[in-house]
Parts: sequence; C-alpha cells; structure tokens
Amino acid sequence: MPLLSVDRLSTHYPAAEGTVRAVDDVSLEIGEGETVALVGESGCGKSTLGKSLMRLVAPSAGRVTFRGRDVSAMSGRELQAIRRRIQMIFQDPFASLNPRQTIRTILTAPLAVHGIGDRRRRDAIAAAMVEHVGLPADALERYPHEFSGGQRQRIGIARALILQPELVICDEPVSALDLSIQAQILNLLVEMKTELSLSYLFISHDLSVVRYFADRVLVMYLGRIVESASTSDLWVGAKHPYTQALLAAVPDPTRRKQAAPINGDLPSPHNPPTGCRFHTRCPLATDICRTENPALRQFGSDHAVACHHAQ
Ligand SMILES: Nc1ncnc2c1ncn2[C@@H]1O[C@H](COP(=O)(O)OP(=O)(O)OP(=O)(O)O)[C@@H](O)[C@H]1O
Repeated sequence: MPLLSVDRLSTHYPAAEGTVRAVDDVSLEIGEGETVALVGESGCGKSTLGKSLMRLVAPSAGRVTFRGRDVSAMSGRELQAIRRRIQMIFQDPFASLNPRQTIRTILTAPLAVHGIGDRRRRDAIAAAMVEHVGLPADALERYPHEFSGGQRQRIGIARALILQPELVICDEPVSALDLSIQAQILNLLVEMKTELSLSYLFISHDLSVVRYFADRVLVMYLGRIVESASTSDLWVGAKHPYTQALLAAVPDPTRRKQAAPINGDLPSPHNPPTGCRFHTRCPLATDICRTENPALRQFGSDHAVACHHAQ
C-alpha cells in the first residue's frame, strides 16, 4: 500500500475573474521512504497541491488517502491526528515564525497542542531537536530575527519534524537561500530522512535542485501532471516537450541534446488553453493538441507522459 495516494484531486479557487483551476484532476502516489519531487513553473499549482494533501486548503473534488485512510472524509480529532503525521516545511520560514516567540516556545508549542509530554519532557525534546538540526545550544532562548536565513530554515525543519511525522511536504525549502546554504539545508533534509524514516514530497521550480536526491519526479503544468518518471529516466529520457524545455534551462555538460528553452508566459489558470494546456507554447503542437486533452500514457513501468506526440 502506498503511504499517500491522491486520486483525481482538483482544487479550484473562486475569484472575481472566474474560477482558478489551480489543481485539476491530479493523481499520484508516494511510497513509504520515497522522495517524490513536484516541479514546474511558479503559479502552476504546486503549493496548492501540497496544501490540499493535508487539507490546509479544501480540495474541490477527488480523494486523498494516507495509509489507506480517506483524509478527505476526516474532521475534528482525526484530521488533527493526520496533521501530526503529515507536516509541511515552507519556503520562507521567517514568515511563519512568530517574531515574539522564543525558539523554545516555537518548538514546544506543537508538542503541547498534541498533548505530548509534560513541560520538562517537551523542553528536552526541543533541546534534542535543536542539536539534531545543527543549531547552537543557546538557540532555544533566542528569537527568530537573531538567526540567518539558513538557520531560520533549520528552525522551520525542527518545528516540522518535532512531531515525528511520516510524510513531509517541503515547499521550495531552499529557494530563498544563497547557493552555498542551499546545499547545507538539502544535506540536512537528506540526513533527517534516513534518521527519522521520513518520506518527502519535495516541491521545487528548479529541476537541478531535485536531481541528486529525488527518487521520482512529477512535472506539473497549469494544474496538471504532464510527466512522471524516475529521476534518472527523466534526466536522460524526458518525453514531454515541457519537461525537455525545463531541462534545457539546467546547465549540464553531460547532456548531448539540448532542447530549446521554453518561450512565453504561463497562460492564465482562470482560462486555461483548450486541449493540451501546453499547446500555446509547444514546438510540436498540431490540431489534435488544440482540441483534445492528452491522457497520461505509460511508457514502461514507471514513466508516464501526457502528450499526443510523445514517443
Ligand atoms: N488563495 C487563493 N485564491 C485565489 N487564487 C489562488 C490562491 N492561491 C493560489 N492561487 C492561484 O492559483 C494558482 C496556483 O498557485 P500556487 O501557489 O499553487 O502555484 P505554485 O506553482 O506553487 O507557484 P509559486 O511557486 O509561485 O507558489 C496561481 O494562479 C495562483 O495565483
């Protein structure tokens, strides 16, 4: 049984200009211990999909199951319990850290909310976690503004992991950081995954970031998954022209064939193109692409592509 499975999930936002189809008919699975990357341009619906999985935003249709239990049907205590087992790490931890709380309060609050331990026990868990994520021991008495960007992300990671979740949704966790710090934070996430037996959904607009540690990559375009493959397959044999264009933007001297980078802007999700949503920017587009939405087709056991012209 997969750890998480998503069946035909849609999340639409009502807006004055018409409905935003941020996530539209998406299905996916995450296996136990797996790191699945979700990549695509800004605005394609990655964050909305991540938040929909733990019902931080309400899906409009479809089903999410966690260890076989239907998250979509949960409420009250059951939903609270799931939010302990699925945690999220955000791009900008500073925005989600209360500036008036010490790191001790920030880290012990989730334990208190879930009724874990007494005060002494919670303090001990927080102290151990601070050490685990590589923060100085005196961090507990300090405030978020006293830390650098990389350290703040360590605090965000500590807060997400303190409840011992099983699945962690990392939403662009390194995008706001300097390149040198990015590698440190990615290494920390990889270490934590092994030590705490985590599974990750890793959201990123940058394929080069996910290349070295994602097992599988899902490529999202305007609310839909257009390609799904193991990372190594995707790197050498991407079949969707959108994925090929994303890859072309990543400098890589080992790749022989360079596809042309993508042209134009992402169309509005209020009024997505008919047929294949990528057809307005696609070098291969023909009549069928303008009228018929391509279904995901399997190529081999673990590679699926939604393109009329994929071979
Ligand atoms: N609360 C909301 N109300 C209305 N529209 C929204 C809301 N949140 C997101 N959107 C819209 O839904 C679409 C998908 O946004 P989302 O943030 O999920 O994409 P993303 O791929 O994560 O992009 P980014 O990396 O920029 O966050 C965008 O067009 C966005 O403007």
